[in-house]
Amino acid sequence: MSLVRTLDLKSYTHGSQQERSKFADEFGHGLKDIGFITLEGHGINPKLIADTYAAIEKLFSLSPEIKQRYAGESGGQRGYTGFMKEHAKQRKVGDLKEFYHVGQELPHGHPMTLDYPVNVWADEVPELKPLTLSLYRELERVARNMLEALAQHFDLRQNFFSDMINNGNSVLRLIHYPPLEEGMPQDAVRAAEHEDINLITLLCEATTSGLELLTNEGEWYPVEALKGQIVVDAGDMLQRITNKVIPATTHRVVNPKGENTSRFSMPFFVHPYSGYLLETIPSTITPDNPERWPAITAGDFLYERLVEIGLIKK
Ligand SMILES: O=C(O)CCC(=O)C(=O)O
Ligand SMILES: [Fe+2]
Repeated sequence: MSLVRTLDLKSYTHGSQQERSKFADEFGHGLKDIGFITLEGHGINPKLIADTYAAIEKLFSLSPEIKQRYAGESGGQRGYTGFMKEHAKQRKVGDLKEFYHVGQELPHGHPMTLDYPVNVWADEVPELKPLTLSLYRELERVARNMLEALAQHFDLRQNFFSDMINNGNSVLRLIHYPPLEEGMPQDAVRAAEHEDINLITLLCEATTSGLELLTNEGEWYPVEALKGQIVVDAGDMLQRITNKVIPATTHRVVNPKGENTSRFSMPFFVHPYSGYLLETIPSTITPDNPERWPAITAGDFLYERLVEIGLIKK
């Protein structure tokens, strides 16, 4: 049996009271015990996912000069970030990946537009905008359901977590890991061991395997998603507000062992809005687990972490 539980979102969205609480507990325990769950029944159209993968393959096959034109000026928060630019926080060597970020699009004139960098779109791939924005909305919907289930697990009001992501700073990251080539630094890897910065991350099934999680016993364990499944894990912001009752999941992407091909993946990093104050949930503070971190806004926390991983230069 796999360590990673598979849950069916329909049992939460359409289930009986009992099925809903079972889902909420399995999700909470999946994150606490292992750090990842895989999700079925999320209702995202498989064609939308397949078409988005086709569009990102086209995007990354553009020449380096053209791609560089779409590097946003926001510390990698929007548009293109080149090969080996990002590194895990304890490392100097960059990851063997290039990526493209799509962020929140608010209605014209919305007061929070000033909080977020604007999206960057590549003229050569016009389908990228409608596809990624639709997928963004769909993943936001699924994230909202998952956060509602998590609130149930913690006995909090239903919208406790999901209200944080109203007009939130979530980011859809489109990643290309090229095939390995001679001359790449010996110790470089596709994605070195790290934790995500945000609340939770949803990953539509990647095009090849390679994702691994670190177990409590300190062993690396492969996370395989079947077609149509979404992988969900916990990030630093959730760890922070739950006083580490839900630890951030340590994970990595290893270099190909068999066929040396490109790998594409699409993590959706679920973030609160920038002004949200990340405060410890009172019920997670106990004599055995005293409060670990002071309050900080989501925007300030994100900025600190983007400096640590090399995307913003201080
Ligand atoms: O490509 C993947 O499967 C995971 C990527 C990842 O962990 C990240 O970009 O934070
Ligand atoms: Fe990650």
